[in-house]
Amino acid sequence: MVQPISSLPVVDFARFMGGSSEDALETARHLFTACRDVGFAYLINTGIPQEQIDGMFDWSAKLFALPIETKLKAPHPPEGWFHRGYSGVGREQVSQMVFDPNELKSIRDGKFPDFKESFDIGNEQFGPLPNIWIPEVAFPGFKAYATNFYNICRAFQTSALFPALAMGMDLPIDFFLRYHEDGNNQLRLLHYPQALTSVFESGKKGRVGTHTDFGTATLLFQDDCGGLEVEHPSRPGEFMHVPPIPGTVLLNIGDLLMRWSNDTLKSTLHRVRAPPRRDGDNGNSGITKERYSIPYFMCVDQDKTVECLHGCFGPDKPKKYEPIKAGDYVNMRLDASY
Ligand SMILES: O=C(O)CCC(=O)C(=O)O
Ligand SMILES: [Fe+2]
Repeated sequence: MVQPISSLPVVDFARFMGGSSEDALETARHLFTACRDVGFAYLINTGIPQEQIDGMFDWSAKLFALPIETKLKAPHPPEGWFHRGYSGVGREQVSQMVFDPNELKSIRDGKFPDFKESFDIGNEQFGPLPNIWIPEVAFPGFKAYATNFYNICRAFQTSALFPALAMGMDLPIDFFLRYHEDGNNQLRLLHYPQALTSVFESGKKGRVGTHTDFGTATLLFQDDCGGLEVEHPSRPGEFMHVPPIPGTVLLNIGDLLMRWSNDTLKSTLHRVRAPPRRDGDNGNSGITKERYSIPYFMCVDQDKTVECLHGCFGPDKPKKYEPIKAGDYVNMRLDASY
């Protein structure tokens, strides 16, 4: 069942970055409660310039409109953990917590893959996982724009988002920064081609199947199509439409941070399907328009070990998880989705 509208919290970063110290603390606490109670929030006044977001969507549209031969000049490697370059429609099937190879194979054989194409970009400065670009002559200007946009997202992460989260949890302000020094994050351009609405209803085709994200947290930019659905915080199995709201960026918590926080912060199930019908739309057109979205996945440095955060355990809340090296955890999840 899907509810008509979302009631996600809205966190205003103007009050964190430009307000008094009381404003900053109040915003930080609000961010923390949103991450604890819902695991998803709309962020406003992030300082990420709207023109840059619009520009990245324009580049994304140009990229996916290129001939397939050009897109395949930057092919995503076969290894699931090597998240760089172009993946064509049907390449990836997001699965939820399934690691057994036989079980994965049966999911892949039995179900239609996600109906989308994507292009993954990492930190240009992160040596171990180099970017895979379409040659400059074939797509001039893209690399420079995307690299700059990546850096803009990272600047918000390090100068505002992570300090606010740390403050909201009574951790040292630079706490999360110390675990994200490599900047081994991933910017993903996504394109969901138009599709018959009936295929969503019959469940034959998904845009992105129900899943949680693996890492620390994700920023998500969406175009005006709609279709994102998030599990209701207190009614498991019920999903809410999370419509795009101009001027906002979505934030959601990932599995590693949920584990790190002893399940205090919530990594919430979400998926992408056909957008809700608009008033006056009787559904006769039968076609769901194409959609573009841009998630930016933030990940802990591969070699750092995370163990239960201070403040997230105590006599009535024992530690549930062993410490784990971030690289081991995330690679296990990525290998399961290709
Ligand atoms: O396209 C979207 O809005 C969501 C994508 C998503 O959840 C993901 O890539 O993890
Ligand atoms: Fe996701």
